[in-house]
Amino acid sequence: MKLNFSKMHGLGNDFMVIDGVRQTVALSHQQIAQLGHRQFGIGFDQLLLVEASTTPGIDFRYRIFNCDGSEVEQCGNGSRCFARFVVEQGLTDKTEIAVETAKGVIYPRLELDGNVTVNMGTPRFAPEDIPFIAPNEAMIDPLIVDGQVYDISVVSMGNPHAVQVVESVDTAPVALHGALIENHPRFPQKVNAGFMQILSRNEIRLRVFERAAGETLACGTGACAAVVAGIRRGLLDATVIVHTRGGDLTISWAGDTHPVLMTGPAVTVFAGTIEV
Ligand SMILES: N[C@@H](CCC[C@H](N)C(=O)O)C(=O)O
Repeated sequence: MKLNFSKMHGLGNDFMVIDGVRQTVALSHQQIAQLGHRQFGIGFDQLLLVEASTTPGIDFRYRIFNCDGSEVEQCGNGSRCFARFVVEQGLTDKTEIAVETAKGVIYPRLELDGNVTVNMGTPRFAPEDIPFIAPNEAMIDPLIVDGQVYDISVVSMGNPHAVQVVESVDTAPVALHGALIENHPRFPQKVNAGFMQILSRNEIRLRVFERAAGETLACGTGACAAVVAGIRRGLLDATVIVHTRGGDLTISWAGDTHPVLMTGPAVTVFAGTIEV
């Protein structure tokens, strides 16, 4: 099977993006993991598969796979690249798009300055929505990791996040504790582990150890989850600049059942064809 694809990134969180509207795409999880390999494949953090939608009022469906081949519910940086891809590929001329994911509909909008703003939907906190094994719905629930007690906030942005405030993201044990949190038995479907340093009420630094992908240069849903967690703890205002290792995102959340808005770039690096 010959597949045309684009290689894209959002702040260095990189993607292989495949048009499944004009091509027939049937990839096993093992094939995706091979394509994702940085030495033996194309190399990416996530693969995005764009498909047609049959739901009235919805423009597309897009599916997200981590580089180990596992399918996931949501991807923030990927949603911006998805929007850039469907316009660049001539699949739509709309600049406001409705796209269904495994966990609900999100709404990307291409801005005149080249950025993309995405309505990422409403965050959820109930343990069963994460999922997280917890005695109650408390926002902050201590987690024992490597003998240390961590005050984490659990947030679902469609996919699961555990966020903790650290003094400095430079010295936080992101690789070691990120992997332990990701695989902690209280997260039955594993989790993305965020380490947030608060600079002011409107500015944070963030590193995320992503489920099944390890630390990435940026994580869009991780940025949404961190800002939501900071707002709920009373530490942040409604609009926050998130500095990741790959660049900056702007995240806004008005609280309660309001959606989280994420603004940032989406870049095409190259296009290619591969025989799978
Ligand atoms: N990089 C993404 C998140 C991708 C999925 C994540 N690794 C998971 O398993 O939930 C983003 O920008 O949100």
